[in-house]
Amino acid sequence: MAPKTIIEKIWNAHEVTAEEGKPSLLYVDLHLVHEVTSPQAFEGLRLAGRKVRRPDLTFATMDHNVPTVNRYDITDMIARKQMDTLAENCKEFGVEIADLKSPENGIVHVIGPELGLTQPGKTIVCGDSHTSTHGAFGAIAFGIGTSEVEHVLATQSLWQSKPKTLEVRITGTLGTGISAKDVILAIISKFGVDVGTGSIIEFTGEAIRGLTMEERMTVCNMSIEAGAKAGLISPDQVTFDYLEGRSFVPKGEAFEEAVQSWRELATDEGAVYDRTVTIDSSEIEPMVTWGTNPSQGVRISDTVPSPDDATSDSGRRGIEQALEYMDLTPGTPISSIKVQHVFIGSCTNSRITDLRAAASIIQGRKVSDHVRALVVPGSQRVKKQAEKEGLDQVFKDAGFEWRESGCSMCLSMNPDVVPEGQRCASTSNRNFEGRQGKGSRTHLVSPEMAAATAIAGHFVDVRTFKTEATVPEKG
Ligand SMILES: CC(C)[C@H](C(=O)O)[C@@H](O)C(=O)O
Ligand code: SF4
Repeated sequence: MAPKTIIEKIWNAHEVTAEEGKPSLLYVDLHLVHEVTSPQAFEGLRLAGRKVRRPDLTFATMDHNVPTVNRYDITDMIARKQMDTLAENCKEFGVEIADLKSPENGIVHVIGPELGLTQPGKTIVCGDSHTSTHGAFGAIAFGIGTSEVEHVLATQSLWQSKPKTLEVRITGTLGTGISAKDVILAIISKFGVDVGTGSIIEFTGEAIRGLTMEERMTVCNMSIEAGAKAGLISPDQVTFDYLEGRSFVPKGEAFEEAVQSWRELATDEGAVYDRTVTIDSSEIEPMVTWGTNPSQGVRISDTVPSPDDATSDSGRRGIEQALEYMDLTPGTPISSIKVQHVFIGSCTNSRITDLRAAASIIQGRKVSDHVRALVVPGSQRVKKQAEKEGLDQVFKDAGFEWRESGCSMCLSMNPDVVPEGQRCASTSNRNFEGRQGKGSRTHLVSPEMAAATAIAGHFVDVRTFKTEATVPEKG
């Protein structure tokens, strides 16, 4: 048999119907649901007098609207309505939900893996663009729109055109102080926000093999910001070790059997992708975005770019617009940019390893006077684990606010917002205009960089920061 990529293997195994040149009907193994994109879908079912076809393959949580202080005190009427509606819908249609009271509640892309719902070889969908996160386990996972949510609820399947395959190969091993977030930001800044259009990315190479599951999730999470339909990583022992013992993962002999079949999913030696792009680890440094899309990022040692750097008229306008919105001047050293807010959280970087990494940097130090800093665990489990390890105390001692789980400041759908005209170093995945609140200015960074920035009050190279006793004020 011809060697195949993991993408083709999973795709082929899930095609219910396939006709040359036409979309295929794809079977869905797991449907994750949250409060924002599901109300109309359930309403559609109700109006058509239909049931949820496979409630056992459907799992819901509340995350976008959840306040991270006083989480039961929801004053926003739309938020409250969406959450109440989700709870009622799940009850009526027999769908399991991790509601606010559940110890399993959290951001949908954090709890899926945590519970072991996310597994290699599955097709996973959710009415949410960052569903690509689950690809870290060797699954085809992608976001869908609300009408598709309804289709999946009703039929457990979805019409999809077969995507192209794109290999993003990261050669070499990552230097100290370089995180998974830097890897994906470097990829997007090098190849652009369109590189993945129409494709599913497989991330390969030595650097990827060396990542933990949490780090792999960070990389896959932002595949969508590279324009891809989804992003995934072939599973290996790291994947199996992470999954073993989790609630929804088979136990004992069944687990061994599952691992056997999961192993066969990995891309075969000699398999051909439609396209391959390569980046070497030596090119990757701690990254900071300066603009208003995730490709507008540079290394911490760089300066703010100039419209003159553009190679086209539209490129020039793009840079000009971003500079204006971000209130930045070309040539300014990135490390001299001051921030007023630091946000450590979101489905990109709110897992226990992210919090540990950030805590290790701030240990024994204080948040800069002009900075308001927030740590928002991705789930109630992450929160509990962090508290068990005393990380909450490290953050609080340094002057960080320690919050309940949720999407929080990643997007302005709950009380955590960045005020107009202010800057935030954020571990989230989108720096679009107004993303963290009207007129807010977002700079995407890793948790380590966010932590160091909170202390210094301006961007700083975490690699030198770690060893310095004191950090000089700049700018
Ligand atoms: C609210 C939701 C539909 C949205 C998404 O799909 O991504 C959100 O999660 C985001 O990150 O912008
Ligand atoms: S944390 Fe942010 S990116 Fe992730 S699902 Fe929530 S809003 Fe979307």
